[in-house]
This record gives sequence, structure tokens and C-alpha cells, in this order.
Amino acid sequence: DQAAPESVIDFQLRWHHQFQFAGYYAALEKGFYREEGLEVRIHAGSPGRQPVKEVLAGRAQYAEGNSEILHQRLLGQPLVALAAIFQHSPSVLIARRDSGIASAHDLIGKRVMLMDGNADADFLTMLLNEGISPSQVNILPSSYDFNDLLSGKVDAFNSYLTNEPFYLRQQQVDFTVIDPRSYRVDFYSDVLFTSEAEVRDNPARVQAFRRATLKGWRYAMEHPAEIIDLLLAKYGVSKSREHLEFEAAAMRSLILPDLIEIGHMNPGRWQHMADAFIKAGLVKSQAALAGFVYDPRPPAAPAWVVPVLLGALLAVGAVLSVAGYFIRVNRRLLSVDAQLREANERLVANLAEISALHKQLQEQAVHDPLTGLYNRRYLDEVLERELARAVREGYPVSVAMIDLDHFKAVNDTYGHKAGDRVLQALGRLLHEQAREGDVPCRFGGEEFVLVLPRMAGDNARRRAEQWREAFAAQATRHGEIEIHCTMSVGLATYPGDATSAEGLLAGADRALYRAKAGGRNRVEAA
Ligand SMILES: Nc1nc2c(ncn2[C@@H]2O[C@H](COP(=O)(O)OP(=O)(O)OP(=O)(O)O)[C@@H](O)[C@H]2O)c(=O)[nH]1
Repeated sequence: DQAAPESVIDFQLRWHHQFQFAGYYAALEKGFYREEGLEVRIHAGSPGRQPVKEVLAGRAQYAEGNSEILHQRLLGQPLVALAAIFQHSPSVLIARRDSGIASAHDLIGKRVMLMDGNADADFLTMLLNEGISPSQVNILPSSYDFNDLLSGKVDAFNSYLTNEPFYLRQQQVDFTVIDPRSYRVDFYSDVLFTSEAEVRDNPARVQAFRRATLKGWRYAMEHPAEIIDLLLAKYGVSKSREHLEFEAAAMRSLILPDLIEIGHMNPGRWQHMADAFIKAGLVKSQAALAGFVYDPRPPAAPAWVVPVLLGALLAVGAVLSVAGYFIRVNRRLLSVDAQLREANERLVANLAEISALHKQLQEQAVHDPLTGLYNRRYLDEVLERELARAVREGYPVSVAMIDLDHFKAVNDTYGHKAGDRVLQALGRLLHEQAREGDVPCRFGGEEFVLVLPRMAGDNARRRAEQWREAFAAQATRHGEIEIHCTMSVGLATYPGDATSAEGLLAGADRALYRAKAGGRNRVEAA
């Protein structure tokens, strides 16, 4: 199928067809260009058809060149390096051993043919690195005729490590190689390049051409015999198969396909080469270097994006970690708060319990547990207090002492439990009959005492009679039995009978004794 016209590409080699350009033939013949939609025409080079000139003139869109493409770029030509096929330059000087030339120093005063003449940065830098001024060497433009070296017309000839040594070995000529790499000059070579306009106007085509070319190179390095067959059959190569095989083998140590991704370019090395051009006095400025090395990655974000994104990421991270910290603290606070609330509730409950217990204890402290009336301790307290107030305010206080009659017999007849019921029944009666201000107490055993403030003796007597009658009239139930019991009462009144608590109790006790002695179930006053 016919490729679109804009995808017809003229590709310029820098020399005659040979294995040196194996990758391009592979890309074409194996259909890698076609797969990318590219129709590629490969043009052999010659002294009159040089790659830089062809690309700058627009006769070729892509080409392969040596370090001269960097030189031209630094001189302002809009060239862009797409891929460095040779990691090290094969370009060396070869001299006949019988010329006595063994090192760069031996070139002083000698005739040296250079392909790029006085513009060859490799060799100029090599000389300068050795402290040799290029003017000390008789540099001649290359005749491209190797016989000039063999015949002794020149002393050193710019050759390719991949090529000329094969002839010399074939003809059994002893030779010396002067390699710029031995003098700290290490240039890329066989560089695929294009124009700035092509990179700008057809970025996808640049990617596609570069991709297919490098695929071709990988194929060629893996299948050299197949490419040699192709060269011999289809490209009219004048070299012999052996020569092409020599070339293929020599190229491996320059392309390093097993070590380096074919086409790899390190911007630092291009920078280093640019430094060499400045040092050699071939260019004055490196300003034009920017943009020369093609970046095969898709258009990258502007330089500020990564730091800004990183900054944003860091900021987000910081915010998240601070937020996380606060969430954790908050969670902890909430749980502490819940624990506090729980503890507080427990405390409140405990306090209520304590308060209830306290109240209970207080009541127990002043109450008799069997009858629920006040106990003797409380009586002592309240009698003193009531007397003091009575003295102060000038009113009477009566004391009634009550004792159950023949209570021992109740216990003995019906049992202690039944006796308790009777005690409780009397307690209930006294409690019910008590007026505001009366203090009914269980004095101990079967004895009860009532403190009756503001009650004169006769009034006290009337009331005591009511209690006695009421009690004698009632029966106490205990299970199936009904117990009838009576009580005796002794009365004493302040201030008539006594003026102290002890005196009043003693007076009431004496009156009670009289009531008992008088037959029981009666009230006596002191
Ligand atoms: N069930 C019971 N009996 C008690 C309690 N306290 C004292 N008593 C008994 O009360 C009785 C008192 O008996 P006494 O002092 O001999 O007098 P009495 O039998 O009541 O005879 P008089 O007082 O002379 O009428 C004793 O048998 C005591 O054991 C009590 O809390 N419960």
C-alpha cells in the first residue's frame, strides 16, 4: 500500500553502502519503517553528498553523521541529534609501522590526512591534550584514497577501525593505530540526526523514524550474517564477505549492543564534546547546544511542575499527618471524656449510696432496730437539750417511763420471738399516739421512756392513762396466737419533781416501781 506523501523520507548515509549502516538496511528490509507508515529511501554517501549538507538543503529529512553535526550545531545550524549509534568513534589515525610513528607526539612535522581537515575536533583535541599545536602538524584534507598511505604519500591517514585495518592485514602491512580515546578524547559517532524543523513540525514522525531505526539496529546486531547477505545481494557492495564480517565484528566493540541500549545519548557527553570544540578553537560559544540532544520521552511537563507537585504532595502529606494527629488526639480525648463521664456517673452513684448509707447509719445510731423508736443514746441527748430549752423558755417537761407487766412470762410462754412482737406492738402504739414534739424511746429491754416537752404533770398523766388503756385493750397477734399484755407507767415532771435529766429519770423510775408494786397496769406520778 502507498504511504502518505509526507511519510516518504529521504535518508542520507555518510558513505558508501557497507555494514557500518547495517541498522538502516535492516529497518527498511525487515519492514520496520513500513510498520510505522514510513516510506524510506536510503541514499549512499560520497565526497559530494554529505549528510549535514543534504539535511540543511532539505534533500534529506534524516541522516547519519559524525561529530561534525555538533560542530555545525554550535555554529548555528538547526540540527538535532536523535540517537548515537556508536558509543565510541571508530575514527582513528593509521600509520605504517615503518614510518616510526607510534604516538601522537610522533605526528609533529608529519603529513596527516584528516577527513574533516582542520575541523576535526577529535584529532585537534587529541593534539591539544598532548600539548601539541595543530600548526606543528601538516594536516591535509583526505583524499579518501588509502593508497596514499600505502605508497607513503602521507604519514598518517584518517581511517575507520572497522574498515582499513582489514586491508592492511590482508596485505600484511604492519601498522600503528593512534586512537583519540588513548588521549582522553571519546566522541559519539554515527549519530542519527534531523533538522529542528522536522522535530518541530513532525514530532510523531520523528518518534516513528527513530523507533523503527533503533529496531533495525537491534535486528542487525543480532543477525549480522543476514544483513551481509543483503548487502552483497542487493546493495552492490564492493567489499568481500570477509571484509563485511570483519566490519560487523569490529562494530560490536563500538556500539556495545550488549551493554548499552542502542542509540543511547548522555547529554553530559555531548556537553563534553562541545567543550572539546571550544578548546580546539573551532567554536566560540556553546549557546546553541540547548535543544541539540533529542529527548525521546513524550513531551515532559514544564520544569516547575515536578517541584510544585512535590511541594503540594509534601504539603498534603503534612496536612494529612497533622489532621491524623488531631483525629487521634480527638479520639483519645473523646474516649477519655467518655471514661471521665462514666467515672463521674459512678462517683455520683457511689456518693448517693454513701449518702444513703450515711443516713441509714445516722438513723441506726439514734434508732432502736426492733421498734424503730429512738434509742437510749438519743434519749440522753434529747432530754438534756429539751431541759435546757425548758429552763430557758420556762415551760414544763414530763418524762414517762413505761415497763411491760410480767413480760418474762410472755417470753417464757410464747417464746422470745413472740415477746419481740409485743415490744413492736407497744412501739407502734407509742409512735402513733405521739404528738408533735414528743420523743418516744426504747430505754432498754422491755422498758420505754417518753420525753414530753411543754407538758405539765396532770396532762402527762391523762395521756399516759390513754396509752395504758389502749395497750391493755389490744391483743398482739403472733401466728395463731393472740397475746394480751399490760404496762405500768411512772411519771416525773420538770420543774416540780426534778430539774435535771438524771433526777427526772430517777423520779419516773421510782413512780414506775410504785405502779408495779401497786398491782401493775397503772400510772403513777412522782
Ligand atoms: N422478747 C424479748 N424479751 C426481752 C427483751 N429485753 C428484755 N426481755 C425480757 O424481759 C423480761 C423482763 O423480765 P423481768 O425484769 O423479770 O420483769 P417482768 O417479767 O416484766 O415482770 P415485772 O416487770 O415485774 O412485771 C426478761 O425475761 C427479759 O429477758 C427483748 O428485747 N425481747
